Amino acid sequence: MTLDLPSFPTTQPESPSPAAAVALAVHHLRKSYGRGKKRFEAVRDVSLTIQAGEVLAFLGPNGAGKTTTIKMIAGLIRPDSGQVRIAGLDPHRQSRALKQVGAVLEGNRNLYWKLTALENLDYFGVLRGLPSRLARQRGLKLLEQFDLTAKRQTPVQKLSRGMQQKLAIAVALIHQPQLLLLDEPTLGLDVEAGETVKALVRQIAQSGCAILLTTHQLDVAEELSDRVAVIRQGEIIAEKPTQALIRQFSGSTYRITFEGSLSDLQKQAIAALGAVITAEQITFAGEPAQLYQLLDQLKPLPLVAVTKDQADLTQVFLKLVRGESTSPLA
Ligand SMILES: Nc1ncnc2c1ncn2[C@@H]1O[C@H](COP(=O)(O)OP(=O)(O)OP(=O)(O)O)[C@@H](O)[C@H]1O
Repeated sequence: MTLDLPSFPTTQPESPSPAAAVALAVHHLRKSYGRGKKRFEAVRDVSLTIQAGEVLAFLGPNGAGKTTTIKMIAGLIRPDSGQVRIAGLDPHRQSRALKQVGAVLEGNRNLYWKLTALENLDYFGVLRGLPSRLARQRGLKLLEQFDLTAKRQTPVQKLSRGMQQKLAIAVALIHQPQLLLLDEPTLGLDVEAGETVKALVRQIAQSGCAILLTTHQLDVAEELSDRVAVIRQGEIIAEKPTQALIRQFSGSTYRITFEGSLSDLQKQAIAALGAVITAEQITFAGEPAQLYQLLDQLKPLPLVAVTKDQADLTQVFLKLVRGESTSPLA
């Protein structure tokens, strides 16, 4: 399925500049709950930016401050200090800023369960300030793009969970926001529905919308995000392009798997390069240039695989939140 979403405007209403494509800019946000001895600093110093068309995975353990940050971005709670700018506008002072935000938070609770799919789109379109004809037009288009046309007259409570999730995202896009806040978009979905929702998220980003993705499903975050920001105890402890962060935590050990047996001469030559030989596998942590010498020594035995130790986002995340350094994986 290709998603022909309208392209999202990427200009910044108040400051056309090199930062024109910045959909979200958050500077030094702080928020405490409670007073006196019960005062608790949930968000200590959070700065983030998301460009148009970019997916930022905002990750952190339970209680790290993600929801508090997102609520400040969405204008739902006021920061103690710091700034939020959505397409250049302050959601706490300029209500127009909120027209640039779509949100699917806490599952699919942004839907009315007794209304049909189309009625939900109509209702939220009008609520977002669209004339009813335009809301209907966009609603029908979104249903088509999200493969829900056949279910347009079905009440939400009779849709499958995957369909409800797709509809929740469609509803959040009815007013064509520049920023989409997505919380756990694939949680509880079966493999196929999860793949469909992931494909939709990618297409929404490709159409120019910036996406702030929060999830504890780190494989989904790894697949979908361009960049990752990790929050721990209210502070951002890492913010980097996803693949660069994974590379930073990856090792430099190669594993070479082959078929057959090595001659004594081959074993000697390979051991001389500093490699460790076990049955049908060689582990090599030397210079990449020497890897080719080693592969030469293996001729003519068939190679099965040459792999480099590679971290995944789950390993990176665990190292970061446990406060371990950026050293390669053991
Ligand atoms: N209304 C509130 N009053 C007091 N403390 C709060 C309130 N909301 C959140 N907190 C506290 O602030 C901290 C951050 O909570 P927050 O919900 O932002 O974390 P989170 O990263 O979204 O966690 P999770 O992944 O579990 O949803 C937690 O210690 C939480 O108990």
